[in-house]
Amino acid sequence: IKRLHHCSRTTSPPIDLLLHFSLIRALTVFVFWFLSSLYTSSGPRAYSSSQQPSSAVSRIWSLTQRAFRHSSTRSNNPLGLKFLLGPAVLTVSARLLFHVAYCKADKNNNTLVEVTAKVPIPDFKWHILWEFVKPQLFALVCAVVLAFGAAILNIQIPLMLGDLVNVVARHLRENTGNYISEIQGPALKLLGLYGVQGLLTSGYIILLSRVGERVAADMRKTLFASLLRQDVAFFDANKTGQLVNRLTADIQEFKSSFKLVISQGLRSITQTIGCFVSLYIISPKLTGLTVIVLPCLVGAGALIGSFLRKLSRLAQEQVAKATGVADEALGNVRTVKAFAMEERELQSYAYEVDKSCEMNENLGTGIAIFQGLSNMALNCIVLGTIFAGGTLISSNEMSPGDLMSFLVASQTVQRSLASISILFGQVVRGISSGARVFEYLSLQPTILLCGGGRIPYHSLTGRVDFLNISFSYPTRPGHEVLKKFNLTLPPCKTVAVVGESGGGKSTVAALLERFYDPTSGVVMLDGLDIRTLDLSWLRGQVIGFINQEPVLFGSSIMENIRFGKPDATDAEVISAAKQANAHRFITSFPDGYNTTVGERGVTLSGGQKQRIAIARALIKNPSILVLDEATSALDAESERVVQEALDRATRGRTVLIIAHRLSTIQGADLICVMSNGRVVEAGTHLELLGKGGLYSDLIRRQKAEGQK
Ligand SMILES: Nc1ncnc2c1ncn2[C@@H]1O[C@H](COP(=O)(O)OP(=O)(O)OP(=O)(O)O)[C@@H](O)[C@H]1O
Repeated sequence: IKRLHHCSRTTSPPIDLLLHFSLIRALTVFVFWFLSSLYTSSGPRAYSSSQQPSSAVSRIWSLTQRAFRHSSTRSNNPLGLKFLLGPAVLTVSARLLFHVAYCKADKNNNTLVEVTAKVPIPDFKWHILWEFVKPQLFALVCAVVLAFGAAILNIQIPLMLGDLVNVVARHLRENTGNYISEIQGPALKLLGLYGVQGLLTSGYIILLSRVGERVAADMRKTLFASLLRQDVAFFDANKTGQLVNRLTADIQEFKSSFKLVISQGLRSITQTIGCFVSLYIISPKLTGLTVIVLPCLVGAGALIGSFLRKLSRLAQEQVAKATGVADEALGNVRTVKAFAMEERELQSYAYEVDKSCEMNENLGTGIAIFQGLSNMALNCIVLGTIFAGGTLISSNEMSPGDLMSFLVASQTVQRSLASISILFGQVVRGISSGARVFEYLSLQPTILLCGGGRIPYHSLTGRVDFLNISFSYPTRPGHEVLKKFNLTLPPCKTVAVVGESGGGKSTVAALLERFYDPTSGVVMLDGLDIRTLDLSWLRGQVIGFINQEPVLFGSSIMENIRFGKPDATDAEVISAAKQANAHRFITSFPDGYNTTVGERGVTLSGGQKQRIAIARALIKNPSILVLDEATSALDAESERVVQEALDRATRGRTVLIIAHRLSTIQGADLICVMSNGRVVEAGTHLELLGKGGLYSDLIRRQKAEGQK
C-alpha cells in the first residue's frame, strides 16, 4: 500500500504483475509436478518396465480424477485441482482487495493525478498519429522486427523443451548411451536461443523507448504551438487546468500505451498465433478442442470489455471534474483565503474526489472480475488439455515430450492472452488520451496570426474606425454586447469611452486587438479592414495594450519589459522603464533589473506592476495605445505616479482609454458615452457637462460615491 500511495493511477499497478507471475508460476509448478509424478513415484520405472504409454495415460486419468475429487489426503496427489483453480480464485479476491485498498489510499491522500476528459471523448485521428510516427519510422520498424524476432524465438522454446524432455525420457526408458553427450546438443541449442532472445528483447526495448520519447516530445511541442495559436474565444471556453493536463498527463498516458502496445501487444499476439501453429503441429486434435472453446471466451470478453470502457470513460470524466475544482481553488488561492473559504473548497473537492473514487472502485471491481474470469477460463483450458492429452498418449498419438511442448506452448498462449487482457485497459486509456490530444492538434483557429498585409511604418497614421459593429461573445451567442456601434479614433488623439459597468467598453478594446472578430460591421485601421492585415504585426508593433490587472511572467524585470520587443537592447529596456516612471523603483531593488518578480508578478505592488506593464507596452513604440482601466485598481498615490507615466506615454499616439473613473479622462480630446451597446453621447468634457445628459449623471453619481 505504501508503494501504491506513490504510484500514479495512470500506470499499471505493480501488484498486477506479481499476481500474474504467481499464477504462471503456480501453473508451471503444477505441470512439472504432474510430469515428475509420472516418472518418479511409481514413475519412470513403471513406465519403462511396461514400455506402454497406456500406463502413463491411466496414471494421468487417475491423478486428474483424484484432483477433481479433491483427494488431497491420499497418496501422492497433494494439490490437484487446487493448483488450477486456486490461483484464479486468489487472483479475483486479491484484485478486489487491491482495488479497494488502492482507492482508499487514493481517497486518504488525495493523490489523484488522472488525465482530464471532456465529454464526449473525441475520435482518435490515425492520420495525425502517422505524422508523428513518420520521422521515427526506421527505429520503429527495427523495434517491431526485433520484438517480432523475440516472439518467434519464444515460440520455439516449448518445442525445444519438448525435444529435451524426449531425450531425458528416452534415456530413462532405455538407460543406454552417454546422457551428457545426448542432452548436450538440445540443451546448448536452448541456451543459445535464450541468449539471442534476451538480446533481441533488450534491443527492441531500447529502440521503442527512443521512439516513444521522441514522439511524445514532438506531440508536446506541436500541441503547445497549436494551443498558443487558438483564438481567445477558445480560452474563454476551456479551463487552463484541462489544457495543461492534455500537455502533460494525456501525452504521458498515450506514450505509455503506445510503447506497451508495440512491445507487449505485438509480442503477445505473435506468440499467441505462433504457439497456436505449434500446438496444431504437435496435436491438431487437441488444438481443435482449444479453438472451439476460445471464440466463446473472446465473445464474452468483448462484451464485458465494452461495458468496462463505458465505466472507464465516466470515471475519467469525474476525475477531470475533481481536478478542475482543485485547479480553480489553487489558481485563486488569495481570493479563497481572503474569504476564509478553505473549508468549503475542501468540501467541494472532497465531494468530487469521493465520487470519482467510487466510480474508480466500480471500474476496479469490473476489471478484477474480468481478469479473474479470464484467468479461470484459461486455467480450465490447461486442465482440459491434460484430460484430452492423456487420451492421445494412450492411443500412441503423442509422446510425453509432445505433451510437455503442448503444455508449455499453451502456457505461453495463456501468458500472452493474460498480458493482452492487461493491455486492454491500457489501450482504452491510451486511445482516449490520444484522441483528446489530437482533438486540439487538429483544431484550426478562426483568426489567423500570420498572413495579410502590413502598412509601412512611415505612412501609418493610426486612425481607427469602428463601423456598424454588432458583436456577441462566442460563449454567449444570444447576448448582443455591441449593437450597431460606431466610433472613430482620429490619429494622435485621445478618445475615452465611458459608460455603465458591463456596457461593452472593454469589448471595444478587445475587437481592436482582434481578440474576437465582430459578428457584423468592420474595424478599420487607416481605412483598411483589420481582418486583411497581418495580426502578429498589428498586435506586436502597432497596438500597445495596458489593462487593469497586468500579468507579469515569473522571470526578471528586464525579461518582462523585453517581452514587448524580444530584440530590444538593455538601453532600450531602461529607456522604456524611465518613460513608464519605473526606473527609480527598479534600481532601488538590490538586483535592479535582474530582480525576479515571482509568479504573475506577486512580489511587486499593484502600481509597480502597472508601470512595468506600461514599459512593456511602450518598448515596442506602438502607434496606438489602448488603456483599459489602467489605473482603476490603484490607490491615489500609485494612480498619480502611473497617470504621470501614462500622460507621457500617450503623447503623439492614437489613444483609446476605457475609463471607469471619470476624473482621469477629463483632458481627453473626445469622450464617448456608451449605453446599451452603442455610443449615445460624444464631445469634450465641458461640452458633455453642458448637455446635462448621461455623462453629467455619471459624474454626479461618482462624486456622490466619492463623498460617501
Ligand atoms: N469573455 C466573455 N465571454 C462572454 N461574455 C463576456 C465576456 N467578456 C465580457 N462579457 C460580457 O459582455 C458584456 C460587456 O462586457 P465588458 O467587459 O465589455 O463591459 P465593460 O463596459 O468593460 O464593463 P466594466 O466597466 O465593468 O469593466 C458583459 O455583459 C459581460 O458579461
